[in-house]
Amino acid sequence: MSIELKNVTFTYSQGTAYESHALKDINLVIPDGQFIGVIGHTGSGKSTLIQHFNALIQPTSGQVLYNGEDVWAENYDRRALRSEVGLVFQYPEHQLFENTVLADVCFGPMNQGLSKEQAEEEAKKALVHVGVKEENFTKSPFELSGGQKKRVAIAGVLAMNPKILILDEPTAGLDPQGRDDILDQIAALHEMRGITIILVSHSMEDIAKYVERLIVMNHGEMVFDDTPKNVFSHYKELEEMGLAAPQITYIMHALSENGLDVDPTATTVEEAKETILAALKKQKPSLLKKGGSEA
Ligand SMILES: Nc1ncnc2c1ncn2[C@@H]1O[C@H](COP(=O)(O)OP(=O)(O)OP(=O)(O)O)[C@@H](O)[C@H]1O
Repeated sequence: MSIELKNVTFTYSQGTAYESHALKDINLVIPDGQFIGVIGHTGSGKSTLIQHFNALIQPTSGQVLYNGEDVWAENYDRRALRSEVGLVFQYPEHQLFENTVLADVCFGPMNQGLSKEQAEEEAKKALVHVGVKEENFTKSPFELSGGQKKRVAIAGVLAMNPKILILDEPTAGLDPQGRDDILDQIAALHEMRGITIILVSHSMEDIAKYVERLIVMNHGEMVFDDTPKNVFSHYKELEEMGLAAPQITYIMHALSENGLDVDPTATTVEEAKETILAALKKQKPSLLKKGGSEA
């Protein structure tokens, strides 16, 4: 289930005084099963980009191919595509509308033609996957906390069994615990169902923890498309774009520049701890507690 963008350009309000060049000559291929992050400062083109992935907007020029087929060809079934490429918008909880959680999540699969029983089965599976407790299935979505509402909204897309799940800032407005919970569940989904996940995020820490590939947008251009480690090694360029690498990157570079033999590309707390302890053990063992062997 690959998505390919070839020389994609998108301009809002073309030919008017309000013209805005949101995407400029984007080329990329998204193969099966990757966990991809998309990052960029506000207005850099992230939302416009992801709406091309499920044919919600048509490029001004260039092509969007799904499994090699041009999704904007005259007879292409874009409705079918949209049920394979699920998109969860920012603040998805604003899209909840049914009387009960279960009915809300059933809406998508029933629209796909499933019977009520089949739809309920898919909906329940999806709700369990995102960590909504059964006792909440019959409640009104509006009785739930912000984090629970987001989970219900994500389940609504998941219940349609998408091959590709795109999430635009799914954790915006949540506390750190709620954020970690939802992202852990999304990572587990990626493992269990093997689906492609595309995560738009403002948090470099989240990106470092979860994704294997990172796309960086700046003024409508794709400036990096690489592993997070490789992208973060360009932290000075990221700063020029109004972004920053994870804080750990700065600490590791400072330690390395000051003579500690650490891996400066460590991007998560675990990696950093490991490389710092190993370096201390080698270079300054007297600083470590006797018998301390975590490194
Ligand atoms: N409906 C629209 N009409 C005109 N211009 C738009 C429209 N939507 C977005 N733009 C402009 O297109 C550019 C890219 O916007 P986009 O929403 O894709 O960025 P973004 O990176 O997702 O931003 P954010 O992080 O704030 O969501 C911006 O300059 C924005 O002002």
